[in-house]
Amino acid sequence: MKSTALKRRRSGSSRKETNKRMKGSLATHLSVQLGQITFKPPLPQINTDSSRFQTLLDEVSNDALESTPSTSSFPSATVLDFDADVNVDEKDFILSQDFFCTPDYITPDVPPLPVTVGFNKLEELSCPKSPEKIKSVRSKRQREAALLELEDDLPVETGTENQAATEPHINKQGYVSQSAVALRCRVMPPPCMKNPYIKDASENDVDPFGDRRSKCAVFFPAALGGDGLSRYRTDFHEIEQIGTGNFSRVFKVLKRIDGCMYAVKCSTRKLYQDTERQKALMEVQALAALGYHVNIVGYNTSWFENEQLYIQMELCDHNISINHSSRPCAEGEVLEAMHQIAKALQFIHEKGIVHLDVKPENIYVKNGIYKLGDFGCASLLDGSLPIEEGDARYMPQEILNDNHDHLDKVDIFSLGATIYEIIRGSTLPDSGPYFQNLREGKLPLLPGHSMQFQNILKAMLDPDPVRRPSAKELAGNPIFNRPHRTFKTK
Ligand SMILES: Nc1ncnc2c1ncn2[C@@H]1O[C@H](COP(=O)(O)OP(=O)(O)OP(=O)(O)O)[C@@H](O)[C@H]1O
Ligand SMILES: [Mg+2]
Repeated sequence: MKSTALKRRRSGSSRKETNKRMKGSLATHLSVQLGQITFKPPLPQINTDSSRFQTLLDEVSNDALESTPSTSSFPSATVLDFDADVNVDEKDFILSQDFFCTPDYITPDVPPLPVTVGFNKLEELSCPKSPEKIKSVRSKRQREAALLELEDDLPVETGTENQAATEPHINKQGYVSQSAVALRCRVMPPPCMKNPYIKDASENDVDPFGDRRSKCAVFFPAALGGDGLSRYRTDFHEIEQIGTGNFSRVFKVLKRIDGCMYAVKCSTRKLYQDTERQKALMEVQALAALGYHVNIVGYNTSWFENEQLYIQMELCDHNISINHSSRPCAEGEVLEAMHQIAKALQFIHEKGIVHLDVKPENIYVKNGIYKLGDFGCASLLDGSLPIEEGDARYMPQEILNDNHDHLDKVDIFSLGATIYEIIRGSTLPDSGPYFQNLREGKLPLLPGHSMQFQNILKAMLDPDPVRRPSAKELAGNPIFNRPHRTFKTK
């Protein structure tokens, strides 16, 4: 553990040597004596490449120097010495807070308590008295020494050493300051675990620490939640962005604790108002209320962070918009998609919920299974919730006229329009004569396709919602007994 820690510190020397140097330094270097406090003298200059982490900490320290009056009324944090090997004199304190952050940034209002979670040994121990804070002299070198000590304490990249991320060592006085714990959590997210139950682990074979920038990603205050920690950064390792909608971005992520891949959808706009938040929440409330169905994207959890809504869900391969299809789809393929989404609609309509935004971008495919996603417009069939229709290209005339009598049939029309678009291989317009013709039931013939299939489409796109089949009727249509194939990707 220690050797790896030193490797990370990029110094060629061993820890013992460093300790020796430190002890030697204690004797030879200038100790800044201020009243009863002796600052640990700076370590000899170690040739380090500058990291963003260090730059950030420097900036924070500089801010602290500028903004904190020298006779601060804040209680001084006592030393946190994670390095049990270093024999530091009892009087050798580093006011870690002074070095790393402004006092009100992470200093608890109350005197620091012994850390209880995960540190049972500490429960009984009382806090030592903080030293009187005296006007302090701080230099860049002192900050550098402090940073080196912090680097020692950072969790390292191999299995057992990752324990360091959650178990700071106890200093001689048996006390771990909360600010140090908070700082540690903030600097390093927990490691990613491998999931042994996943057979094809190649997909998960990413090294989240390969890129040094990722180590510091959580330090950006803009990414933090109200408690100063980013749940997204702490719980997930972001792999890549996989989708963009009008209101959100969707990322493929690795969940650190279970080693599985998920999709996390994050709202792009900040939701400051309660009303905005409540509206955004309707999507997750609908998903949660629905529960599991194989043809509905699986919902895991959601949370607010940094005024944005995050939704963790099942990861799918891609949506079925024509951009994802290598060629015009065969009838059998679209029938398979239609059948599966009809079953999803039957499921949600039976629960009294309507989707109201069925379209190719909101139907995903995963291992040949089609899944209805994006419940951002979901509402109740009985009209007791506000109605916000989805993409106009797939909306029937009645909802555009604010007639909400047959909301379930809105979804049927949208599914018909979706299938029609996919089979033709070109996007539907959102206005104009072609748009209008479609809403009047004037459907051009689809050459090369069976009349049975075209009749079903015509019925789904009927201008009269009552004449459209229900989701149950659609799902039970004998046409789906034919063998189908699934979409091919590029
Ligand atoms: N669970 C998922 N797995 C894989 N890709 C997904 C997932 N969820 C969303 N995506 C991708 O992200 C895109 C945008 O997601 P989504 O439609 O939920 O966002 P939105 O902002 O609500 O969109 P809209 O503009 O339709 O309102 C989808 O079209 C899809 O390609
Ligand atoms: Mg969408």
